[in-house]
Amino acid sequence: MRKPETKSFKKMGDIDPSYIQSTEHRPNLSTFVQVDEIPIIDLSQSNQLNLISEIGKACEEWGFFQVINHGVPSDVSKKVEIESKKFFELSMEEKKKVKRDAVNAMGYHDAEHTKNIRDWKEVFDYLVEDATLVPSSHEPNDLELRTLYNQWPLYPTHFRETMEEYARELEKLSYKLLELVSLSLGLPGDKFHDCFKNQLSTVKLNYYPPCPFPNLALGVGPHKDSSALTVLAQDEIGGLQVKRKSLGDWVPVKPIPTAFVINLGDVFQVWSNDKYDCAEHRALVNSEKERFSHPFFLFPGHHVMVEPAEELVNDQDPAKYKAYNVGKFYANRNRSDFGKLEVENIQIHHFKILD
Ligand SMILES: O=C(O)CCC(=O)C(=O)O
Ligand SMILES: [Fe+2]
Repeated sequence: MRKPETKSFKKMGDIDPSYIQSTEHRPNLSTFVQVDEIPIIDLSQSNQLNLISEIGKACEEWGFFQVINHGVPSDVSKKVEIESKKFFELSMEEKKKVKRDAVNAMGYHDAEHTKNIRDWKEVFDYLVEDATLVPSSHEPNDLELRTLYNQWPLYPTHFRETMEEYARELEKLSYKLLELVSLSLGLPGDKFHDCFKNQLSTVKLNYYPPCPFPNLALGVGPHKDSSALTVLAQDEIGGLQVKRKSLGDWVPVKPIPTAFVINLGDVFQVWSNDKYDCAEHRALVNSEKERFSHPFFLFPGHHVMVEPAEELVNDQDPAKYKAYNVGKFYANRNRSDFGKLEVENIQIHHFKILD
């Protein structure tokens, strides 16, 4: 059980080796550098052309930005913070009643791995559309599908309705962003709408307990999201960092009350034929304070083949990726969440067409 383990590590001054990042991935906590901040974009501005151009610039330069005046009611976000905290405060026995496993990837989990290193966190995942079809296995020739279902805990009492309301609100916001990002690429706003029938979108509630070894472990190791885009609410503690494309340094994403952090995922990187990049990011842990974040991952349906948009491909700029199937990508990723694999887990660069 995770909680008691964490406490005893503290006493022993020892850490479970599965959490330890390789030297190159350990955060440098001793230097503080004043760095640029990722762009903050006001979604309520009336000048649509300006809005699209701000979004395009942020996507090109960072693949990350924050949005304010986004239309999600603040009481919805507040309720999520409260209910999520109440859930993670439950006893381990209670939380494990809705435990995820290798078959059902929805529910509670305390041993998620990123790139084969264990993350210092507990999570609760749920589908935006309950009962969603996914491939039965990662095997390319296995065409069988199965249905994923949500698992809801009995407590806290208002957990389910709160999380369902959050998902509906963030779904609306992510469709708005999907449209704006498409327009910023010179594509029709509704270019990708049909890809989201039977969407595989999920919400993840992240809880990062205080960690006595913030120099060795990470809340989430460096990774790129495999979504089309991600909309994330974070509390005031801070810890999220994005790797800047041009300089390769880690830039903190400053917590702004009521703002959402937006980042592009692998799917948009491929759709845009590398015009936009899916930025690598990670979350540090804090030795004194717990931290919460609540990302919404906008995913196409399992049947969708992702490939560069035909409008962005021509003789001078040929397709940089082979088409890949969303469901199979998801099934592969899911395998690596449950422990170390002997091989590198699936990454978008595996579909890159080499020059
Ligand atoms: O907690 C955070 O700020 C980042 C979480 C994240 O990157 C993820 O869950 O994919
Ligand atoms: Fe992420």
